[in-house]
Amino acid sequence: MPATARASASAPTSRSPRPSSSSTTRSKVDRAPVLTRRDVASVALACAFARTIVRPDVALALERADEGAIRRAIRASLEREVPTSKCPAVLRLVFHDAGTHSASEKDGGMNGSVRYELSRPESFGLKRGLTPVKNAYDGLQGTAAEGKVSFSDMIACAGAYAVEITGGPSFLERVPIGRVDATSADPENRMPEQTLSGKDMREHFARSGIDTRDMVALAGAHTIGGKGFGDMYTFDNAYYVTLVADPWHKPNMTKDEASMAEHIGLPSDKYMREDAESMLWIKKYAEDQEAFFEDFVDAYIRLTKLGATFSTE
Ligand code: HEM
Repeated sequence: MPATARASASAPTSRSPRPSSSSTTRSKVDRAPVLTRRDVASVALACAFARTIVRPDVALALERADEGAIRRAIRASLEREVPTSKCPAVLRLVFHDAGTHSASEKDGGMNGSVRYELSRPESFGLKRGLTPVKNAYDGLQGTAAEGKVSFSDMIACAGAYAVEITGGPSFLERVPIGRVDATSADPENRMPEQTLSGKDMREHFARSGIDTRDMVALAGAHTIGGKGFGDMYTFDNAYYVTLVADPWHKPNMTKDEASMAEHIGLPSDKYMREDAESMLWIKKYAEDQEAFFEDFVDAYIRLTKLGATFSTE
């Protein structure tokens, strides 16, 4: 469905069809019977013995067995290296890696280049998120995932893990892997200024290939971190509930209340609520946390594919 159609005024009540399995449930990979290496070896041996030509099946079985082991190694390493206290910074890192994508220039995006962009002004505080991801990546050595997972894969997986352990949807096993890493920084000045108006922000995201619905769902990531949208380490829909409540314009506020409200959110969060098209989605997610979780997962997966080249392509 074209982006404009998805973002139309009636969109919040008419959701686009989703795959039959809920995005908050475990992936196919998890539910499928896990084949051990021995299973795969037996099949391969039997086929070779019978001189039967079944190589695609064997390859598929091998792939599945490998993927299960790779996914388990990723999760185990993230469990060791990413504490709840680092989750906001880890999730923010995903946006900074993917957000450099330009649909028209066909460059930038989710390629691990954020490692080479730490000295940029918009990258303040990102090292805090990068360190646990790097440790988790290094922790793959000696496991089934060694050499099979790129740094950008690990950033994408770490962000999903951060969402999961702060109480958000569980979808780590649905994050695609196989991205090819960049070896240098992406072009500069691609990240949005926090002073952009709601309309300018929509246009900015559209240039990266992200429509309004995805943009609003992704901005809900600000529910974690220190910007005053509910609990710092709880991934819920408090971001939207706060935007709808509009604490910045309450009548008869005392000076103290007004100055406290000033500390909630970034200018861009406040401007987003003033944009009618964004507000449709903000209201929907404020009323329906499950809808937010579903849309966040879909938008997140799209975000982590922006500009990415996969090694199987
Ligand atoms: C809409 C445009 C966005 C702008 C202008 C923006 C800007 C910022 C800025 C300036 C901060 C630092 C706030 C501070 O510590 O004072 C921040 C924090 C954060 N951003 Fe965004 N962001 C945007 C969208 C996103 C998206 C799409 C994601 C992820 C999907 C994201 C994830 C986060 C997270 C998790 C934090 C908290 C980090 C922490 O507390 O360490 N942001 N954002």
